[in-house]
Amino acid sequence: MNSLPIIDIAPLYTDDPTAWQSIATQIDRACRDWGFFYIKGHPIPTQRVEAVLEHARRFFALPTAEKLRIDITQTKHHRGYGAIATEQLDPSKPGDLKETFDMGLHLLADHPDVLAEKPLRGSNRHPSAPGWEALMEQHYLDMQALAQTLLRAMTLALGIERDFFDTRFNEPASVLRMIHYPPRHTASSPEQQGAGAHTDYGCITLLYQDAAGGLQVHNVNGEWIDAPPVEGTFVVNLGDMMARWSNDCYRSTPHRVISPPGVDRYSMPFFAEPHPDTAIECLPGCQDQLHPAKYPPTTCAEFLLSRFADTYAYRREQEAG
Ligand SMILES: O=C(O)CCC(=O)C(=O)O
Ligand SMILES: [Fe+2]
Repeated sequence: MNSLPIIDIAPLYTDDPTAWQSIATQIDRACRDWGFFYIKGHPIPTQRVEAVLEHARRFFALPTAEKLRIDITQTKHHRGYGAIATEQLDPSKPGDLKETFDMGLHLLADHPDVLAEKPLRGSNRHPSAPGWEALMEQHYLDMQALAQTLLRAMTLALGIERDFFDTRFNEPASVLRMIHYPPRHTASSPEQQGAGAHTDYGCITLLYQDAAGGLQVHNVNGEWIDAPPVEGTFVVNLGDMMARWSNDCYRSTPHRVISPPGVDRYSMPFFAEPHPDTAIECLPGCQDQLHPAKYPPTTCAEFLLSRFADTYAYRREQEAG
């Protein structure tokens, strides 16, 4: 139990029901044992990831004042640049040694949710780099489609309608994030980590990591094991909303990033989250008399906002008005 499974999902891009069932079974096992696995055989080309990464490197190399033109702490809908230590994933440690760029579903000013000033809804705030916006908006849609393919496979194992997640991921709250981890020696103290130990908030996360390494994951005994970079793969992990939906049958597993010594690290998680109004409550097949629902029902937006308030000081201030 000391290395994460690698699942070839290419059969999910065929109409072969036996192959779908076989992949669904492998994913189900990995979700129950680990809450983490790698996927290969996905349709996102390496050149695409390289192009996005190149934009990330150039953006994070800009002067801080330039990046702060799209400061995430100046928005109510969580888009733009987060400077080093803006986020504190582990409350027992200093703010994280990383800087971030976040984008979501791009909604225009006349969208009903934006007119109603619903939280997390609004337009993206892109840097002005040529080619950035078109590439990132396309990448967001392609990552969303990949997440929904994996979710469709999970419906087979969970015994729920095939379109259960598809209907709930209409106009999703998903976030595509770029992260730059500066080298470890730039830490403000030995305690400062790239990303403090945490569980993800949402449904499923698809993570691209570059070759630097540094991601660690709890195994079933609560020991940290490395989740090293594997070329051509994404690391997939489940978040707390999926744990709630599945009554903890699917694990939302703690993980962290220890910034590697001497090198910069870049990663790109895609956090797949349903529509903000989606009810997050125990699935019928995941509870019975011996295993009643562990968590009270919530909604996607309510849950995400409470978790953002836990990890971002500016969010707490906004919530407090
Ligand atoms: O950068 C990584 O490898 C992991 C990042 C992560 O866990 C997160 O942003 O939630
Ligand atoms: Fe995470």
